[in-house]
Amino acid sequence: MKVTSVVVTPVAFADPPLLNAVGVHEPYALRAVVEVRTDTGAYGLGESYGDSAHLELLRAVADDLPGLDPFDLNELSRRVHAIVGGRVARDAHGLIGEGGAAKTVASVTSPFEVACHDLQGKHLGRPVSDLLGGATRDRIDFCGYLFAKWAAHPGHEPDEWGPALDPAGLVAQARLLADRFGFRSFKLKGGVLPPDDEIAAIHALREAFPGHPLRLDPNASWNPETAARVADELTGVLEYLEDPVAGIPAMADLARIAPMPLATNMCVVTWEHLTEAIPARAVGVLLGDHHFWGGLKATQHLATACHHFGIGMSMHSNSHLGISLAAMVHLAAATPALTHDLDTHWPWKRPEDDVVTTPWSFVDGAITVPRTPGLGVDLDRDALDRLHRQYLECGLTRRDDTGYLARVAPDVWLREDVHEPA
Ligand SMILES: O=C([O-])[C@@H](O)[C@@H](O)[C@H](O)[C@@H](O)C(=O)[O-]
Ligand SMILES: [Mg+2]
Repeated sequence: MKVTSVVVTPVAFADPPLLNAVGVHEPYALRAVVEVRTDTGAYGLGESYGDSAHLELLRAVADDLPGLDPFDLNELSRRVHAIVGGRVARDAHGLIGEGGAAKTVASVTSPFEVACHDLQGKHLGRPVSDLLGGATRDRIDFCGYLFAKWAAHPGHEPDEWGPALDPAGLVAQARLLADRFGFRSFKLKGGVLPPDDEIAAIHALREAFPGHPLRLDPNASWNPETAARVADELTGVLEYLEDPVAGIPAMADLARIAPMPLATNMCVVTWEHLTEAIPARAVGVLLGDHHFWGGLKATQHLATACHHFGIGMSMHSNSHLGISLAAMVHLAAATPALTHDLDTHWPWKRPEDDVVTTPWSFVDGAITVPRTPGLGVDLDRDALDRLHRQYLECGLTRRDDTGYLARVAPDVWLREDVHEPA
């Protein structure tokens, strides 16, 4: 089997006005769909970020892949390094930590590595989880992802979720997510409302959902004093506190006094960071993410390292479609070292906005691991065309939550005065 061509298609899908520590989601989220075709008539799928700087690198690699044997992942890596090595494609939001050269190579490698695994699985008639060492679970548990949000994007109709700008609104949102998807744990995206409101929201969630693990993630937007106070006030309530402060030294200082483990998908995003974080004991739980750790195998290696160094492992998520979800599910199935429910932005996407033919469904907050060959998803070419047209028409070329907030609601002060835009 040899690669004959690779198509990279940017897509856009509707995204609600979800607030985070740096701004607010724009009306559309961007992704890139990677399709690797072979001389056997098969295709393999991968999914990645849709920002223009990243797309440019994906396309440069795509042009160089014809002739590749999809089983030869070392050769894939060599080709990606030859083209991307030393280059840096930074994202504008900074919510997934520093974007240096190593992370750029890993992020560009990922969708092609996933697509090669999809092809290998189809070729052998085995699910991707088998190629990764075998499924150790047949259901993958996800956590419900809660966001402070406006009722609508300015100038748009209100969405079905309603506003959530206080603890009661966030509990109502958690109820909706629990009713529709059955999630049994929740993560609150913090760093948006005043810290006392987020503490109150976590207490309100604890009361409304006794026994459900809870996490809070302000994306490194608090100073050490605020972070220490929040940690103290949430003693015994959180399973972990995610990225309360910026940087490994500050995380290590807080970890020494915090009553719960600290988690990250920001201060440890490359191997170099991990070698610094381990001796500093800065992190109790790492959120892996195959999209920026270099693909499925690299993320398994990360999980193994975490296991040996006594660090728990969960998975991070950005807005994504069904190919990414399939990859996460196979990876999680074949990674016994995972210790916590996975993050997913899935609920915030409209069900009809996807590029896979069979919609995924959550039962009791979990997805059943497919046993069909490859990733177990097929490309819906009409949907791909529709979401690609939407990409062309929406005018967005990179994610910019901060710029959007400044444009549509210049009087909103995150962590101080968060209200519906006028
Ligand atoms: O999409 C968001 O607003 C999230 O804040 C996301 O970008 C983060 O990367 C992520 O969910 C996280 O856990 O930090
Ligand atoms: Mg996070």
